Amino acid sequence: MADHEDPKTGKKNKGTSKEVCGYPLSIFFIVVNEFCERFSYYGMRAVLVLYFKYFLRWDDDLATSIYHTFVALCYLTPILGAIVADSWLGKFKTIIYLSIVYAIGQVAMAVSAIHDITDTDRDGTPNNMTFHVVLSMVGLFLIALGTGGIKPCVAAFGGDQFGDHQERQRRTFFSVFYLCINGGSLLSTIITPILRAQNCGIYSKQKCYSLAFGVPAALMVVALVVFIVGSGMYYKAKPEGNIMGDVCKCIGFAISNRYKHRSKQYPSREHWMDWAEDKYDKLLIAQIKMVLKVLFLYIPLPMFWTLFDQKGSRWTLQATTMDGNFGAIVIQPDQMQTVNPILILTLVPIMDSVIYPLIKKCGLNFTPLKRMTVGMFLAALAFVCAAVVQIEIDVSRKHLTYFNLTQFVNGMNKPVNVSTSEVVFGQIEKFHYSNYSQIRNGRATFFLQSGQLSCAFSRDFGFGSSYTFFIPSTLSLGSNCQESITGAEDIKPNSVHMALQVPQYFFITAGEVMFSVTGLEFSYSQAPSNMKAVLQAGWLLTVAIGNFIVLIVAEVAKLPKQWTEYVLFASLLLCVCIIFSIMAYFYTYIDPTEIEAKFRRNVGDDDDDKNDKQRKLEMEMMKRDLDRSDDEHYKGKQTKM
Ligand SMILES: CC(C)C[C@H](N)C(=O)N1CCC[C@H]1C(=O)O
Repeated sequence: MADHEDPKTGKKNKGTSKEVCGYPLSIFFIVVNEFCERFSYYGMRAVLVLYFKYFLRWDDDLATSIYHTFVALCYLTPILGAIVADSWLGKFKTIIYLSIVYAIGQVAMAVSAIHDITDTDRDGTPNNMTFHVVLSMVGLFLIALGTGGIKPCVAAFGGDQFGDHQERQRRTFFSVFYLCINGGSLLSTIITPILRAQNCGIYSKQKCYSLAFGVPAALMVVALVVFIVGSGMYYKAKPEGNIMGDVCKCIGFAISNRYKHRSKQYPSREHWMDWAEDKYDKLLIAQIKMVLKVLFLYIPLPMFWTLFDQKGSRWTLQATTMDGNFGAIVIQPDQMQTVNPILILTLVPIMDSVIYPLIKKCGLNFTPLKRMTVGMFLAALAFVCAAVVQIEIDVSRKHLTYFNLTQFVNGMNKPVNVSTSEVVFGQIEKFHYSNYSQIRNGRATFFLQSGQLSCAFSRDFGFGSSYTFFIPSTLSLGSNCQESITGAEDIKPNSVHMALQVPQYFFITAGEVMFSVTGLEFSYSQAPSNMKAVLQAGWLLTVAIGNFIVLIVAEVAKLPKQWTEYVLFASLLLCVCIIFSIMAYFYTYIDPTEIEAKFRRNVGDDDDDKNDKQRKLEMEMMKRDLDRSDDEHYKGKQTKM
């Protein structure tokens, strides 16, 4: 689709011919692609640790380390995808090629989980585990390359579809984009565990990991097909050569030139990058300045993700010491995490259509960097809530367990076998007791069998409780076990309800909406045209670094009480939030298109034989435009925080 360029400003009005309600039609294919891709990614991730543990038979430590390494890799590879897209293939082709790599990876995972392939003795377990391990590792590597590689490109490619007259629509696009991420992830984290729980196989039936990986693989193929279908409608910005190579060389030259001219006899320059002017194009220098300014601002941001990522670890562990009985349904600790995408789906529209307009009506200029600061503050508040809940848990009980432990004492003069549908207590000799075994939360039915005697009884188990059941000596054929068997409560069930975690989930998600959705759009709007994907990758890098910080802090800061760790994290983020607000105060918003257009026009004027003095004057003005700006943000001009 042709884009129309304003000859005066150089601004592009892309895709103006096919619009629906002011939005380019191509956007539809991009958001559907994102929905399917996130379904694929989060669905596969939801069952990955269980696959390692129960299929590949790895221990907990190995399973956890490989899982986290994989997640970190998924947020490190965006930089590769972005470089390929911005410098070489362009975003469209990069998305296509890497999506194919991604889909192959997902298929490899699905195949690696078919136990029948190597189950030569047909006993239900694979006989050549090396085959399954190697194939799944290759699969995970391809997935990390694919998902990470396309992520910055899809977001930036979506942003590219809007003309400069569609800034409001572009902001809405980033919100819808985020909704799709969370809609896809929510659906898949509900569906794939159900698929995994099915039994499947050719020779013997096993838990169906191949189906749990196969459906995400199919969704990735759908994502690719949808993206290709939209092909004719996209605006495809052309890559401008090895831009990252040029950027590195230009920065290197600026540093070495500055060093060579360190003596006082040389007049200083306004910005250290200006030392590259002796050799490099002024437009490139201006673009590098834009990128560096934003990247500098990103330095404190990983701390937000450090707190955010603890939903899956610390907060889930906290939930294991709580009562998940919600009456009609019993929530498992790890299911509490789905509260995050559910809240995203409700909060994003509320923020966009109610809160932000209301703030604007009150005359407040709630700029992107202010939103991100408030988002960080809310995340810190979420951890204060987590600390309060933890204190409540600590005072309510001395023993903190997720599992219910149960033991039997056999008072009969003969051995008895006890089991549930999931746990076998085994044979308990006369006047002996069994070991404690773990029983699921909720209602459990026990089957007793001793010679001719066979009966069953059921009991409800609260989260974290422990019981000893007495089998009376009088138990005989025809006895009613439900009435005859008595139980003593060794440990009371968890009394602090999981619903108390909702406030902390609410604050972290409200923080995420303000921080992450805004950050995504900010990274796009402040990036020079030829480095949009690179800045998206820079943004995603903050997520990866945040993940690493969790691992480091958890190892280093071994605090005796969990609530003190929550307070420590809240305080750290609060400090970072203050630092960020100061940095943001000094940040001046720019309109990259306008700045680039000025430099480009200047090159054109060169050809018209403009006199040197006049040109120098204009260049000075442009340089000042970059470094000091005063107009309003989002009106194509520049503003402070
Ligand atoms: C953890 C949730 C399922 C997803 C989360 N709310 C989210 O949207 N993201 C977490 C990291 C960035 C972003 C994503 O792109 O997945």
